[in-house]
Amino acid sequence: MTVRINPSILSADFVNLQHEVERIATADLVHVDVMDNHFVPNLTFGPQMVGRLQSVSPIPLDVHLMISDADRWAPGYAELGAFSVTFHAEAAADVVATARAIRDRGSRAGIAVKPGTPIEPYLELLHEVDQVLVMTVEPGFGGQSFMPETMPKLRALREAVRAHGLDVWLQVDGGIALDTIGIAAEAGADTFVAGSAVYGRDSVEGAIAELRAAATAHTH
Ligand SMILES: O=C(CO)[C@H](O)[C@H](O)COP(=O)(O)O
Repeated sequence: MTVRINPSILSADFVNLQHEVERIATADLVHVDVMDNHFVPNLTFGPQMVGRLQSVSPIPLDVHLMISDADRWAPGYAELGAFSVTFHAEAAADVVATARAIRDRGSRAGIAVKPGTPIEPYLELLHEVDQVLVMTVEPGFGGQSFMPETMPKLRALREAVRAHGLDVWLQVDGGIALDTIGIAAEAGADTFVAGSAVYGRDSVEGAIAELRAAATAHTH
């Protein structure tokens, strides 16, 4: 299984974002957290900033929308050319229609679930998406502790993906670091978002390499 490490720029220096994305060129994708101060109690940036990042980033953008009314806004991020656009299932009135709108515009479509949201209703929709993001903290802020109680959702997802022979990436986000990434890999994750565990280190390249090795050692 291919392991992907996606550093989250939520933990980067916001006044030097071009430099901050250039520093993580050895990663797979740059994870871009869009927050609206409504779906989550934090505010980051919107389409203008994502469009600019898209034009300067050495690696593709993995956009994570933590915004209300995802049906309305998600397709626009795909139109910007983002590699993937993930929206929260809790914030969408029609998950399938929104995923299709993202795919129709050429991006990979992802759905995300908060720690308290059951995954069962979405297991039968996996053919409609390219990736599923299991939040391993309450969305909104970096630097929180990994929630191991979310791991049964990954196991259920991995089992469903295997059973149906699908190529759906399983992503985790929140508290991913050297001491937790193996737990998530063991449970079935293949794509790992890490904010403070990358940008909190002096050597971001070293952090990416170590996280990749730790995840690979636990992937089966
Ligand atoms: O989506 C997020 C928060 O909602 C961030 O991507 C996540 O918290 C990354 O930060 P860290 O790795 O420090 O937990």
